[in-house]
Amino acid sequence: MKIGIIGAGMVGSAAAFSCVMRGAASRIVLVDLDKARARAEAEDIAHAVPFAHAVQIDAGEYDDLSGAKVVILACGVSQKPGETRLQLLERNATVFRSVVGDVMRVCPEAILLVASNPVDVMGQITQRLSGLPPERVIGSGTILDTARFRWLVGRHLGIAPSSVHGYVLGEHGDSEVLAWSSARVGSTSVAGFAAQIGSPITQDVRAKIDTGVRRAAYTIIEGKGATWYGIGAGLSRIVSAIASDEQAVLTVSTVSNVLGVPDVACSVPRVVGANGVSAELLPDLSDQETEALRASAELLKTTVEQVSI
Ligand SMILES: NC(=O)C1=CN([C@@H]2O[C@H](COP(=O)(O)OP(=O)(O)OC[C@H]3O[C@@H](n4cnc5c(N)ncnc54)[C@H](O)[C@@H]3O)[C@@H](O)[C@H]2O)C=CC1
Ligand SMILES: CC(=O)C(=O)O
Repeated sequence: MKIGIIGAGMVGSAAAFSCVMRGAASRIVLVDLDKARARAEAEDIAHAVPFAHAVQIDAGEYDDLSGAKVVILACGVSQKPGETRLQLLERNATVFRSVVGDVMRVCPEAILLVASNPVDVMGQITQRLSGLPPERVIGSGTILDTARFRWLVGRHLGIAPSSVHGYVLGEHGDSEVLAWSSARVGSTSVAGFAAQIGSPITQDVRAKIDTGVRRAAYTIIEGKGATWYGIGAGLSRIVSAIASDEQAVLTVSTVSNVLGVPDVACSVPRVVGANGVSAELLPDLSDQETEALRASAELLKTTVEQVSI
């Protein structure tokens, strides 16, 4: 499967590298305003191909995206230390107003996979600009936050993160909701298993994991300027679900009605395959989690309504 990546910065190139290591695509085209950067990233990543999968990766122009089944949008600006994702909105909306039209001109059949922040709002803007049906415009949403949640819970319990089944819902950002009440390890509740092994999820443990998920980006940006490996792996996970028509359940962001908030992009677990998103599976939530998810959806709705497209 051929994919395009617009924005060959840290996130775009990490996504390309992860697609090569996973074998999620057979052909990758990197497009960036900074052509020298795109060429250098493509060549550097190509040198990993002999150790991984037979993927053809090149830098190119928009016309080279022809035939791409997925186009990842990872262009624009990222957060400076202390900046929130929502503060990037105006600058990245300006970038997307020019980029989305160029992508649609060349590959109107593609699924658009949005990574640029604030990713939920950028996904909804992309859906409006492209005119594609909501199921074909996917924001990476809380796929990364869900991974962070599973990693931290798994570490507390001494269990592989892949055996922790729990989701982060709502905004990929400060108002996100950790769905503790439905989190499972194997088929046992996280709280029940934690008590059973003598490592209970106390208020303190819960608060530390919540902060570890919600504040991860701020902490990493403070230390190294940006985050890229986690989201690169998350993007390649979504590409792979599309490539193999997997019908995988992933927390991604598409425009829908969430808990009565109409026409809003935020994350709930969704089924992802060759045609994009085919279904939603809202987990059982406590009253407090339900209210927090509704508030997160309302915040995103209010934010997107302020953007003129
Ligand atoms: N969804 C998520 O979970 C995550 C999202 N991000 C977001 O991803 C975005 C990219 O982050 P980084 O790669 O770290 O930034 P970066 O600054 O390293 O890369 C951005 C690239 O976009 C290019 N670009 C800018 N305008 C363009 C245009 N009009 N056409 C083509 N290319 C253009 C730049 O030349 C640059 O190479 C940011 O908005 C960041 O906040 C970052 C981490 C996680
Ligand atoms: C930067 C960002 O959105 C993240 O690492 O979660």
